[in-house]
This record gives sequence, structure tokens and C-alpha cells, in this order.
Amino acid sequence: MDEGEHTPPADESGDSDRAGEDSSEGDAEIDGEIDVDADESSSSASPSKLSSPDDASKPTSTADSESGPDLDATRDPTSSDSTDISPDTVENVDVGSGGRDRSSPDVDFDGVVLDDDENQGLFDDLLSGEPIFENKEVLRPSYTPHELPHRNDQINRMATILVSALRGETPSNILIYGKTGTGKTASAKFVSQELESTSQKYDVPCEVEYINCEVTDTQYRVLAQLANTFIEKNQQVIADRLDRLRELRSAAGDDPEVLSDSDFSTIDDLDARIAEFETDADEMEEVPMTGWPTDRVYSTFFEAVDYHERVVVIMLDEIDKLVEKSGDDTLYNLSRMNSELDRSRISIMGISNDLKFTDFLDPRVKSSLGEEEIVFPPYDANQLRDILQHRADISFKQDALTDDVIPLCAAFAAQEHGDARRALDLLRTAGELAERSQAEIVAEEHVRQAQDKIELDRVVEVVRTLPTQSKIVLFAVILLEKNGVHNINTGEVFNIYKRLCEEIDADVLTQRRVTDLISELDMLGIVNAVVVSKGRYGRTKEMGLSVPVEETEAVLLSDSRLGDIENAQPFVQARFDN
Ligand SMILES: Nc1ncnc2c1ncn2[C@@H]1O[C@H](COP(=O)(O)OP(=O)(O)OP(=O)(O)O)[C@@H](O)[C@H]1O
Repeated sequence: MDEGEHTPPADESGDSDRAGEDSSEGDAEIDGEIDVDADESSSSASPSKLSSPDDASKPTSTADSESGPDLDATRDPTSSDSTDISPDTVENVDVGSGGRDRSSPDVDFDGVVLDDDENQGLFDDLLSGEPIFENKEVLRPSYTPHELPHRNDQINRMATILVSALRGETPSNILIYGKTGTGKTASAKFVSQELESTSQKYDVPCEVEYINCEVTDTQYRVLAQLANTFIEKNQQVIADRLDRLRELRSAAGDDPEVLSDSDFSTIDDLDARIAEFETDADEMEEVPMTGWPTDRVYSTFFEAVDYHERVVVIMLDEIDKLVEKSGDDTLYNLSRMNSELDRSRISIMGISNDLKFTDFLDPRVKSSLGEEEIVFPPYDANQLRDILQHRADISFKQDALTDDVIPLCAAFAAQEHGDARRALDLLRTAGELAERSQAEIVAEEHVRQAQDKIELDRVVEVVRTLPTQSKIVLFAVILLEKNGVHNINTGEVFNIYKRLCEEIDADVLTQRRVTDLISELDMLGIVNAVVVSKGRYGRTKEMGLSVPVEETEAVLLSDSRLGDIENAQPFVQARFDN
């Protein structure tokens, strides 16, 4: 295996990212450090306060403490931007004492002195603290691990099926199933990297094309993306061959004898071949992202893939999204291509976390696609522990984690549904929270805080992306809850909902539709609704909020339409109207 392919993104990116994150995550610390209160003149905001301690010895920051720090000395007293300098401080300014001329290029436009090394050390302090992480990138989803513990069986099965590609035969199509975060994509990518590197080693033409169908979700886009990838590769192959042929041509111009070792008997043959390649290169036209009839895109892809001999594995991640969005035409077309291809062969590897999507497939497609099926079961807590331990060893400094951190992350994630992504997120977030609170090690409390934070982030994201009508319904529930109404019933929600709609000029849906929206909110885990029988008055739904009121309300009010509701109080009083 080519180790380089699995190494995380270049170190620089890791570092810069870390620096970037620290800068944003460290807001609180920066705020804490900058003392904007000029009364405490000795600690007023100054470059020396923000610089690393070493800078104290530098001439710019050794200004006499009684006459105020250097920043004060050089700040323009007329500047309106003087939040951190009191008039008293300004009076003490001795422009000359700092030995700096205001017109000096060392002074920036606001009159703040730049350090000799052209920064004020704003980030130096933050960077100089012992970070908990050795390499945070390793915990990110974009990182492809070198090892995938507890996935040996699945990886070996994939390899056993795909090895035919290295023998020039067509591998069976594979369908990979499993819940989210069970390592499907990571394992499939790992196997494809191995396949491609082995094919290079033995000089067998075998390629893997990865398509994420959540993004590329129509037949047109899938075929266009494949066509363009193969066109690009073909152009490269042509360019390489032309280079070699042109070299031969120039050698043959000097000495026609060199052709005796080649496939060409005459210079004319060679010229003809060169001309043929040049025409091929000119004729290969990229598919635009929209606008062509689908059959033209299909035939362009077909010709591109069949340009020379090769076995191609097309990996369709989130294949269910493609079927959901645009039916099974793409899969039908791809699965019957082999009978028409002359030089190449294709095989499909579909990945899905929806076990039911094949119910919607044409039976022919279903049987062709599911020639081989590999299931990825959820991880249990012990397996998650191993996975986390492997990653933690390379991502954290030694002894940065207390003993209970990894087991707790594993236990939380196992409770969800054995999701390794969630477990890794928890561990990374716990580390970040510890780093932010300037703790020396990550402890159990950080994991618990991380769990709450991730949960809240999820809620915020779900609420933020709700359709406007659902947001109004949810806002009605929040208003009732905030006014101490318990066991809120559908009628109460509907009354407030109607008034809110009138207030913001939104369409008013029927009570039946509003009840449906409440059920959707219930399914999303935002409200908790139960059906209660009211005897001869029929049945109603009673509900309560399952998410934090303040945060949810803030997200709703950040929507420009709901934000227009200035005072919602009167609506609540009207809850028993009608
Ligand atoms: N056995 C494992 N060892 C190490 N890391 C793993 C393992 N399984 C999963 N992961 C990590 O967990 C994260 C999620 O894995 P992956 O994307 O492969 O899941 P998935 O099953 O494809 O999920 P989804 O269906 O949501 O795409 C990735 O960061 C991956 O590196």
C-alpha cells in the first residue's frame, strides 16, 4: 500500500487549521486577556499584555510602567477608537519617550505599535500553551485511517471479489449496507486505494471512480462526471503516447533504422498514428454540467470508458439518494453496459445505509446490483473503544486523556447506534473543550459537555432547516411552554399558530395539517407528543418540548420571517379563544 496516500493532509494544513481553530475557539481567552478597563492602567490593553512573556524584554514593551505602556504612548490621542485608553492615560502620553516617531513605518494607521517582528503576539500566547492535541486532523471525518479495526472480514470479502479486476476479469457488483458511521465508506476507500496501487504495481489497467450520490444525484450528473473523468484520463494517456511517438518520429527523421525496433514499418505509418491520436484528442469533448440530451451524455461516457482496455469499478456512495432522487435508470444503464463494451469492463459498488432502497429497484437491476452483498453491523462499545484508542494514540499528546475518557465516548456512541463517526466527534469535541478551558488533560466532564454540545448542535441544525410552517408551529409550542402551559394540546397550538401566521402574513394551514407537522416535529425529537383520549370529546395530542427552550427560540427568531414577530405575548393570552 502506498503509505503516502493514507497520510493525513500535509502537515502545514493541519497546523494552520489548528492555529485557525485555536484563534476562534480561544475567543474567550482573548477577551479575558485584553483588559479594556483603563482604570487599571498597569494592566490596560497593551501589546505587552498580548505578547508572549518573552516580549517583555523587548524595547517596545519595556516602557516605564509609570508612564504607561508603549501602546498608550503612541496612540493618537485624537483617535475616536480609544476604548482602551482613558483621557488620563492619554494626558500622560509622551510621544518622544518611546523613542518612536509617529511617522515611523512601524506605526500602523490606528497608531498601534507593531512589534519588531511585525506582530503583536495576539496568537503567540494561544499557540505557546501546551496543546492537548498532537494532530487533530486524525479525528476528522476527512482522514482515512491506515487501519480499520473490526472490519477485517468486510475488507477481505471486498478484496476477494475485486481481485478479479487485477486478472483482467469483471468483478461481481457489490452492495454494501450498514447504518451510518459503521465504516462502509472508509473500508471501501481503503480497498480501492489498495486495488489501484496493486494495479499500478503489476501494470494492470484497473481504476476506481468514487461518486457521492448525495451530491451527484441525477443520471445526467453521474454520467457527465464519469464521462469527464475518463475523458481527462484518456487525454493524459494520449498526451503520453504522443510524446513517445513524436520522439520516435524525430529520431526516425535522422535515422529511419530506429523504426525496426518499433511497431511501425515506415515513417508514414508512424505519421498516420500520430495524426490519429491528435484527432482523438481533438474530438474528445467534455460534457457540460447541463444542457445535453441524456443519451448523448451516455454515449460520450460509453466511448470514453471504452477508449482503451481497462477494468473500472464505479463506487456509488449513498446510492439510495440517487434512486430516491432520480429512479433506477442510471443503475439500469450502467449494469447492462458490459454486454456492449468492447475493450473495457465495469463493475458497480453501491454503498447505502438504507436497507430498503432495493425495494424500489427494477427486479433486473436489483439482481444485477446485488450479486454480492456485504453487511456492516454497528460497532459495540468495546469495538468503538479500540477504534478510538487507535486514533487517540496519534491524535493526542501522551497522557492527555484520563482513563475514563475513551470508554465513556465509546459508551455514549454505542448507545446511539454504534456509530464510529459520533464516537470520534465526541472525542475531538471533548479535547477541544478541554483545550478551550485551558485544562491540562481531557477528563470525563469534558466528554459529558461534548455530548451536550453535539446534541445541541444537532437540534440547532434541525430547527434551522425546518420549513417555515413547521417553524411557526414550533414557535407556538415554545410560546405556550414559556407561559407555563403544561400538556399543551393541538387546539391550543393551532390557535396561537393562526395568530402568528396572520402577524407575519403567512398562509394558514388547516388544523389537520398542523397536527401532521406536530407529528413530524415529534419524529425529529423536537417535541414529545402523546395521543390522549378525552372520552366523549374525542382524542387530542398533548405535547411538550424535548429541546432547550432558549436556544430553540433563538434559532427560530434568527429566521428573518419569524424575527418580525416583535411581541408575541398577546397571542398567548388568546390561546383559549375560538
Ligand atoms: N473500524 C474503523 N476504524 C477506524 N475508524 C473508523 C472505523 N470505522 C469507521 N471509522 C471512522 O468513522 C467515521 C465514519 O466512517 P464512514 O464514513 O466509513 O461511515 P459510513 O458507514 O460510510 O457512514 P455513512 O453511511 O454515514 O456514510 C470515519 O471518520 C471513519 O474513518
